[in-house]
Amino acid sequence: LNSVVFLTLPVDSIYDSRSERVCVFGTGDLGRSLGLRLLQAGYGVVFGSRRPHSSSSLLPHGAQVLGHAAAAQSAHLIFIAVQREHYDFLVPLANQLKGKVLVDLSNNLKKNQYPEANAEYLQSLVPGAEVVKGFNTLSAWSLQNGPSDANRQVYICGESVEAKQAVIAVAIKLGFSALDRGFLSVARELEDFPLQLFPQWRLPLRIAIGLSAAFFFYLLIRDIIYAYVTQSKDISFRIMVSLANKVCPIVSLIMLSLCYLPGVLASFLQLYRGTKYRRFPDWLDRWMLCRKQLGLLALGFAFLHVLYTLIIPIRYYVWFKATERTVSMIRENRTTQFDMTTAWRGDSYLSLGILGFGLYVLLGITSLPSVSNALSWREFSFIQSKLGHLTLLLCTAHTYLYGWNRFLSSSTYKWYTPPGYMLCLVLPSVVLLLKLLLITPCVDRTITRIRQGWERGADQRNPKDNLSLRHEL
Ligand SMILES: NC(=O)C1=CN([C@@H]2O[C@H](COP(=O)(O)OP(=O)(O)OC[C@H]3O[C@@H](n4cnc5c(N)ncnc54)[C@H](OP(=O)(O)O)[C@@H]3O)[C@@H](O)[C@H]2O)C=CC1
Ligand SMILES: [Cu+2]
Repeated sequence: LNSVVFLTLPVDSIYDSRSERVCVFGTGDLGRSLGLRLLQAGYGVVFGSRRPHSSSSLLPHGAQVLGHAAAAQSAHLIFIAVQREHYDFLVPLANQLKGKVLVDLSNNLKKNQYPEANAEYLQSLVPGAEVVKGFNTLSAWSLQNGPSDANRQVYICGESVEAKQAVIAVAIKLGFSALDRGFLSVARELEDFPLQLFPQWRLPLRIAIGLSAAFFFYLLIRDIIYAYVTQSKDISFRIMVSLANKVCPIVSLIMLSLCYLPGVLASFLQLYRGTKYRRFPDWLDRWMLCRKQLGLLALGFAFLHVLYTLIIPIRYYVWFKATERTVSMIRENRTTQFDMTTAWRGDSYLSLGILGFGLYVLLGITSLPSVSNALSWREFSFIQSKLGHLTLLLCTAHTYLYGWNRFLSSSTYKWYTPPGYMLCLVLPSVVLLLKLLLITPCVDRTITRIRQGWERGADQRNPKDNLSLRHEL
């Protein structure tokens, strides 16, 4: 009933009590969701539609629907929730849109679909209006979910500061935090944003898949095919758990080293150059930027390793072997002695693994934005750098001890698994050695001196200074 009354009243008398009126062009998915959210935030909403009289059944209760021209006149701020292909309907409205703020919400289906950004195109169609790009990274779905949804950041850009301020005010009232990204030339970047698929995860994922595949095939040939060819022994069932439980820790350890290697390399580079005011090479930059993802993937593999290890006692193969040994010992009337050294060795390597994994999880948790935001920079770098290298040390020691144990305890254990196992130890050892070098007193002094240089605010020390610095290193 209310909406009928609304529609029969003149526009101005309806929203007297409302703080502000906002117009939305387009009554599609996004237009409707945005309209609903605006109404909930206390705005008066006027939809502009091609068919104002036939589209009202799905529209949020309390909104008004008019033709485009009439709707444009009723508000200063107009959200354009219409696909870019149809923007030409705005050209005849140029007069009504003069001086208005037009918010371009559009996205494209692929990158570089059009020669210019949608927002720039809109501006060229309606030169008299102030175009602001924004809100396009939200989805109709998240808008309907209300302010409890996690995605609360919106990006905007545009030429006019006042226009942007008006849009930011609306964004804040809707419960978003708005980030002004600059002029309209940034629009293209904002339009590409929703098209990106985990951009920072791409390289780490490729590394993880590549390493897993390489080690899987290596171990497949060495452990299973080799045994089959030389001893005609079929142990192919080992693929499922034993092999996976070798691939996971190896990949995890290598990825954790790859996560800490660029930081160490960067430190050496800065020390060598004697300044931090020079750009890193591109490859190092890219590598540094995906450290978090490398670390999280490493954590994932470590987690799988833990699960695979925990299920060992319930495996049929293990149960069968143990029973077989017991039965044969009874038959032969044999007993064995408890070997204290073996017990110590086994427990030590397991314990190192558990401690390493515990710290690993801590690193993972503190990399979550909500947790890291609660930490000071010093706390964050203490955990991620100091405890991170400690994690690497514990996990490397765990792997060393494991290999040593196997080597000592098994007469059938051939020196053929170690190449893979050595490979996974080389990299962490190198990283740890370099890190050790970095925290030795001499290098530490140099770092302190460079830092003091930075703190003095200038890095225009004369070249001689740099030389002596290098000498000291
Ligand atoms: N859906 C989403 O989650 C998101 C969408 N966007 C962007 O928002 C825009 C709209 O998306 P969405 O709501 O999903 O699309 P819909 O197809 O659901 O709605 C588009 C609306 O545009 C209007 N329209 C269609 N053709 C014309 C035309 N020739 N002339 C004038 N108006 C027309 C129609 O409204 P009427 O019939 O009332 O005139 C229609 O309802 C797109 O540019 C999209 O990229 C951005 C972020 C998220
Ligand atoms: Cu392990």
